[in-house]
Amino acid sequence: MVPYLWWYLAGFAFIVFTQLLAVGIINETKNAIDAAGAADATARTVVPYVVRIALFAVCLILVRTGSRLLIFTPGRLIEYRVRNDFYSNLLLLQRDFYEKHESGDLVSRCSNDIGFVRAAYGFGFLQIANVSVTLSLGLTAMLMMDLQTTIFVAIPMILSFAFIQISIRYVFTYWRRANEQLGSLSSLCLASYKGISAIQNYHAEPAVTERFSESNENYLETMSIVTKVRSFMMPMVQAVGNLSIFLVLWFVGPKIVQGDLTMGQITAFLGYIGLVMPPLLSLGWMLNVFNRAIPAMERLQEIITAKPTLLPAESRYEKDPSGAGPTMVLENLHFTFTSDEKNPNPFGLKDVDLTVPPGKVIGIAGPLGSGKSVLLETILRLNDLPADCLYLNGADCARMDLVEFRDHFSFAPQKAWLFSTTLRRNLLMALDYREWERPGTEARLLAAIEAASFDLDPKVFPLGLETEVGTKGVMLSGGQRQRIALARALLKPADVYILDDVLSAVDHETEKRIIRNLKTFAAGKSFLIASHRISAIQWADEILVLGQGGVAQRGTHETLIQEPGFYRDIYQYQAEHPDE
Ligand SMILES: Nc1ncnc2c1ncn2[C@@H]1O[C@H](COP(=O)(O)OP(=O)(O)OP(=O)(O)O)[C@@H](O)[C@H]1O
Repeated sequence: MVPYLWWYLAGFAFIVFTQLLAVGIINETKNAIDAAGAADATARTVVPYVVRIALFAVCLILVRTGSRLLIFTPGRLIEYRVRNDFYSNLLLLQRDFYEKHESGDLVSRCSNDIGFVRAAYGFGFLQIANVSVTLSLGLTAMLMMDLQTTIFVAIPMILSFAFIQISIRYVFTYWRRANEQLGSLSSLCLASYKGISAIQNYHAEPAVTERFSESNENYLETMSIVTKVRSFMMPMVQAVGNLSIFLVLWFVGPKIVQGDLTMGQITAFLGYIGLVMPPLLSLGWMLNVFNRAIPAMERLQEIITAKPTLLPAESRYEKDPSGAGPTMVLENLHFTFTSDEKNPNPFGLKDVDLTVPPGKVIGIAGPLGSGKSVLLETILRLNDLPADCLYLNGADCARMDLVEFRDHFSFAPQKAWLFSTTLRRNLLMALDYREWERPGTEARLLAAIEAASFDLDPKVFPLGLETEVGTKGVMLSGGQRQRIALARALLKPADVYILDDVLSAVDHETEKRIIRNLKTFAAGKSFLIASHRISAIQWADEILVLGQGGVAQRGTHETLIQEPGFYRDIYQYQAEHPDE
């Protein structure tokens, strides 16, 4: 808020000016009425007052507009900053954070909560300034006219303020609950959107709708309580305004008869009540805005200040003087997912040893769920890699700077993820954005596509690389998606290429072609390739077969097919069923 102090101070000055003009109008009205009631009054007596009132009214429009602009603008600027901070920190956080926070909850924070914060910094501050200036000017003007009447007018206002405070505290608890419920509703919506084909395929609409209705009903119940309290609050505050008018007439009436107050003054009292009541009426709403903004800001701060769970970056990678790529060493690598009530017996891997000199190809095989992806993702620090387990040229990877560490690797995951944009933009992600427009980039994109054996046939893709792939790449086949993801991985300059079952959706001929291409396209680079298909890894220098939370077998294709075990069984099965 400090950077916007000048905006608020200027806005505050404009509000003071606005209310002075409003008080001026009331004052002129009072004087006009008293002057019109004087014995020597003529038809022209009130003209100067009316002209001044009109002038004040025009100035009021301009100054009030200025005050709103000055105070609403920092609200918008703060919203812009908070949204940027929120988003940029999200990009730094690691998988453990995303496993704890549902996407709907994050979306709700980024939309609803930021909206509440903007309202507080804009509308909220405008109302604080309005209420404080109006009350002090209005009350001073009333006091100067008559102390006793002012006290009688002020008592219901103070009572109403106390009433609003108590009600708001009650509403506050429900607002917090409502925000959380809205987050769950958004999560449910997003989950249904992502899994819409599964829902429709299994005709699960009634079950999903019931779950959604249940959550929606909880939200409705909470909001109904909020609505009831707010509905009661507003008429109560309005009643206070009417009570104040009643008290003015009750006390001022006899004073006019006694000659202590003039008709102009009674009009002025009513005018001041009219001036003070709207900000007072909005006081409840204003406090509401703050009460929503405080938990919202807490929820946003939680994300903005969340730190990635990383060890200090104190291990430095030293390049080999010969210019050769790094040697990667896994020493007793172990990793276990966090245990909690949802996952009391989490999967873990232990005792994985492996040395990958530059240019070596390592194959990883194993039954379903044996931990192939977990191993690769732990190496990539997508899981929480423990210290002293993985080294690059002797540098402890868990203690390396994460960005520097990831520069050594390129990863094509098992589930190819494409963004809803063009083929070109999906591929360019692999390169530093400063390279996107360089002259040689186009040729690099085409070479990577060719290495991944993606056929950019103009009959199928008349727009070439400008083809839009749709949400998550729905406009491509599974095999095409996989190959674009592979091309993207190959495009990234790296020392170690990690490919997680990326050839599962291609036929054997294409698989052979891609393997041939890999050998030439990334010659001298290391590869870690997990696959269900033996043909995709049999060319590897070493193959690890995972099982029972560790390495069950290891060797070359030639040695492994001699040993009884998973590898030989699956090899024989696949040799007998080449089309599966
Ligand atoms: N984020 C996670 N949290 C908890 N457990 C997980 C998580 N991801 C995977 N697992 C568990 O780890 C085990 C190994 O999964 P992984 O995906 O590595 O198997 P895989 O060998 O790659 O299997 P597949 O051949 O089917 O691809 C599974 O039992 C899975 O339930």
